[in-house]
Amino acid sequence: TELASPSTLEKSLAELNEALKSDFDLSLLPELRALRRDAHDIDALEIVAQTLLLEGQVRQQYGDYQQSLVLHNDALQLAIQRKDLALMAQSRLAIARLEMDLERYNYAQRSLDDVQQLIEQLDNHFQKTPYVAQQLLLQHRLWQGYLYVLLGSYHQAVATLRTDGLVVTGAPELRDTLLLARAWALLKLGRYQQAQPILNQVAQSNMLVRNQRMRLRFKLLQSMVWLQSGDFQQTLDTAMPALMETFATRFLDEQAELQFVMSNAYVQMGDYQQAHLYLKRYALTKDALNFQKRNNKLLQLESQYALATQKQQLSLLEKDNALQAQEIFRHQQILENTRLAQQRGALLLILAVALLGFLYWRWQNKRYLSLLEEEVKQRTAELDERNRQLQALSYSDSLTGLHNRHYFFSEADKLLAHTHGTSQSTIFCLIDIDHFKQINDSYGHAVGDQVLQQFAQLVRLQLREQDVLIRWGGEEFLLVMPDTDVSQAQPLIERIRHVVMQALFGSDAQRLMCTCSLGFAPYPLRLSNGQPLDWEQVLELADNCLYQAKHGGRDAWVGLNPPAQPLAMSFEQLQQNMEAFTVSSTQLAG
Ligand SMILES: Nc1nc2c(ncn2[C@@H]2O[C@H](COP(=O)(O)OP(=O)(O)OP(=O)(O)O)[C@@H](O)[C@H]2O)c(=O)[nH]1
Repeated sequence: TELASPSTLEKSLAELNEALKSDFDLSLLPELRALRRDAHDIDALEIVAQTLLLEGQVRQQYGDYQQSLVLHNDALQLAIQRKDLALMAQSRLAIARLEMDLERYNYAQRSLDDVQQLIEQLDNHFQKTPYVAQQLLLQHRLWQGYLYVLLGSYHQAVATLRTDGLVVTGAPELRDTLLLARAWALLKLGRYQQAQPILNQVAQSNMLVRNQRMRLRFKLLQSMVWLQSGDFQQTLDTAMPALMETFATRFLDEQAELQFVMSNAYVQMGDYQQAHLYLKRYALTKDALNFQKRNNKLLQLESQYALATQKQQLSLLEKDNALQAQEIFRHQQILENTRLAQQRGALLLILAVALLGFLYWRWQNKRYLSLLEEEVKQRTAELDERNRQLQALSYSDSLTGLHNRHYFFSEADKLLAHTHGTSQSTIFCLIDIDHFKQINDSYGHAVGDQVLQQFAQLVRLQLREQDVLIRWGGEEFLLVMPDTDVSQAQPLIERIRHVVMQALFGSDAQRLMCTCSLGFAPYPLRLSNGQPLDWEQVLELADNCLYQAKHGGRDAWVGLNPPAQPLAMSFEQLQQNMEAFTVSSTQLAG
């Protein structure tokens, strides 16, 4: 199907509007709906809204208030959506009229107040749409005045229902409706003389031919004028055909009013029977009307209830949407948080791995270090042991197994330490094998070695535990006897000399004998200057003694036996006068 153009739609809307002004004919509804569909198709929302309002008006005329309210509300929503002030005012006006029919005057007033405000806002746009604004103003006056009449404020109604200052030529139906309402208000005040010229003015208009309701209202008002002016026959003559016309129509209001007017006329004429009859009919019509309105009120309430529920559902949906949006947002946040947590976790993991790596590296290092240390310790211990062994080796004589000269030099201080501060002395005794050269020369060097070994072994057997025998060099030995004075030393030394002299050396194949000479001196030894001699000097004195023993014929011992008091002489003087202080084996033997 072809789409209609806005201009053709506008045209058909105007035609329909015109037709409806004459008569609110239900047969026009299909056309209205078709127009609305076409307007929808080309998005002509203004026209859509207008068709809604028109259909609402038709339905209102036929008492379908419920549907009418829905349609008017739809038009209002469209107007709000489009921010179309004029359309909003129009919708509100339609709703106000509906509320008046339903006798909900408070609501009607509120709607009219809204319209008033909308028109004030529209004021700024008057230049643009003066006609629309004028029409709205006119309608507002009309329905505000109408409401005053309904509320019984007839003076206010008269003051409101004016056309002055407004251009009304383009809207004859509005003007006539307003004039009829004004006449009605005047008649309510009993001012039929003022009402009559207005009715005369309306009678000129062709609206009365076209619009049945207006025609009926006009006749009703005219009969009221007659009634008030006292022309009762004229009243009946005007009202009766009008009443006939109302039967089988929807205009119960006018019907009831006409019946009431006629009843009054009959009263005035004294025909109480007729008066009673019409009053009864009036009451019945009113009842029917009330019943109809009550029904509609119920329906309206229901529709309002339905609207409210719909709104509630909408707001619930909106809330639901908001909740859903919140939920989505929350989900996004959770996702975001999870992502951050994952990143953090990964970072922590990397750090942990790095830390573990570092710790492992350090642990390995430490382990390696401690292994090294252990190894070093072990090596050091080994070295110490080796050193000890080397030292031991260097301190011992390989031939005899005795300590050697080095040992004495390094250990002398230790060996002599305990003599300090005690009265006990240490004896230094040098032992030399006699004519050892001859042994070497006669029996060979190997036998000489053997003799040296056997000699050392033999002398050691004569010693006490504390005595130390040292191979001093060649065939010479040093015997150190701690805690021993000269008198205690003499028998020991003598025994050594004696044992050696009697012993057999060499091997079974080659037996030989030898002797030895010994010289000794005690340590410490004080001279007159009080200063004790050091051990090297004492050893020298012992050597001097040995020399004497050799010189005296060998196989003998000579010992220095100093007096208890320090000797009043120097070391050199002592060396030269040794004989004066010595004891010897020859002396004892002699
Ligand atoms: N077989 C051997 N001979 C040694 C050793 N050490 C030194 N001698 C020898 O010992 C001899 C010492 O001789 P001398 O110093 O003249 O003294 P002696 O022959 O014992 O005579 P007097 O000491 O005066 O009684 C030298 O011939 C050295 O060669 C050694 O370890 N083994």
